[in-house]
Amino acid sequence: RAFFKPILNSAPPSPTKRHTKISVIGAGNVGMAIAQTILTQDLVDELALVDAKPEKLRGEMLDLQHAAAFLPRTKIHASVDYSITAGSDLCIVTAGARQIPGESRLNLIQRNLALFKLIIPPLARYSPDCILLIVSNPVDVLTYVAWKLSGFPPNRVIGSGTNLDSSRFRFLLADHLDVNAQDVQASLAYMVGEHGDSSVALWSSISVGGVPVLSFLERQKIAYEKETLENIRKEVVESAYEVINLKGYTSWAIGYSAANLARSLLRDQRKIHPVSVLATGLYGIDGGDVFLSLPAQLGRSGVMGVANVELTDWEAQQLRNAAATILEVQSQLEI
Ligand SMILES: NC(=O)c1ccc[n+]([C@@H]2O[C@H](COP(=O)([O-])OP(=O)(O)OC[C@H]3O[C@@H](n4cnc5c(N)ncnc54)[C@H](O)[C@@H]3O)[C@@H](O)[C@H]2O)c1
Ligand SMILES: O=C1N[C@](c2ccsc2)(c2cccc(Nc3ccc(F)cc3)n2)CC(O)=C1Sc1ccccc1Cl
Repeated sequence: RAFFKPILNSAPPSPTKRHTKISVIGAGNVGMAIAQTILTQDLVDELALVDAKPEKLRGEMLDLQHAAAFLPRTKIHASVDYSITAGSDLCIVTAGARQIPGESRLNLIQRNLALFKLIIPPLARYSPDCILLIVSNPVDVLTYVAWKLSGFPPNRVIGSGTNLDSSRFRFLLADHLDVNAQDVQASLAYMVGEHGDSSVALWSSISVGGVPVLSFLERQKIAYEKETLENIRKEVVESAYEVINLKGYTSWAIGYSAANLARSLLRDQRKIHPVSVLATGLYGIDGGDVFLSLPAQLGRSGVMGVANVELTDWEAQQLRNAAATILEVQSQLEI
């Protein structure tokens, strides 16, 4: 207070708005892209970074702190000690082992399960009321693992799921239909199911400017066949591999998509996002606890509910097939 003098008869400060805190676990390509986007969008009062590599972690923290003059005021700190995450409203987990070329999916999951056994329990202990947002891959299985290890209710354990798939899908669809992605964005262009190679495009739910996409294509005399729509879906997968082949990792799109989820959660936006949620009991998915992406309403309490979208029989069957595949993998895990 040495630098400021109170004005005459000034009233005591009113109670400030609730302090919000996000912790990002994993200060790699994805974690730092998410951190940077959260800072530029002024989403929180405090940002904590955790990683297993202390020097890399300190370097990333200092580099972000040095941008303070250009950013909204946010407390940025970092540690290898999970106590730094205490009192978080949201913990975003991007830590994970990278898939070794040729490595089996199950082996990668086993390695990431071992990491999650070190990461999730301290997060839950230091922030027992937080929301967990899992980004690490394979995200659907690791979201289930985080749910089991944390002991949290399922509405507070969310996977980024097909949120990134859907944003790529909307970009490609807008490009193909020669419309602005925001128009497609405003409509319900979702991909659902298992994140990655086998996500399902909900064509029946897509409209552009309020017009169902299938009749939009007919009106625009854009010749389309089933395979044209499937080709756009395949482009979502191919674009992920193209980015990896060109730059070796992906960061900006997942950074913006995860920060967009953080905004909906912490600002209680009650917006609908395709994210990985406990899907058991929906669309005939049974046989065990499984997380899959569905259009879910997100607010301050986490998942508020799943949108009751009409699925074609084929779409619902794809979801059940994905659930069966994931349950088979989960049956081999010792959590
Ligand atoms: N869900 C999606 O749409 C999506 C998109 C892109 C990437 N990803 C996934 O995000 C994950 C991270 O990708 P990346 O490119 O940032 O990888 P990266 O290797 O750059 O970063 C991972 C970080 O995790 C850290 N780490 C490892 N073990 C840790 C532990 N026990 N505690 C704390 N930190 C630990 C590493 O030190 C590293 O800095 C990968 O699993 C990737 O597949 C998911
Ligand atoms: O944009 C990405 N990049 C990754 C990536 C980032 C750093 S190294 C690999 C990617 C890119 C391409 C393939 C792929 N496959 C994969 C599958 C299961 C895993 F456990 C890990 C990776 N992963 C991780 C990932 O999930 C994505 S989104 C993505 C991936 C495949 C198909 C469609 C989409 Cl929308």
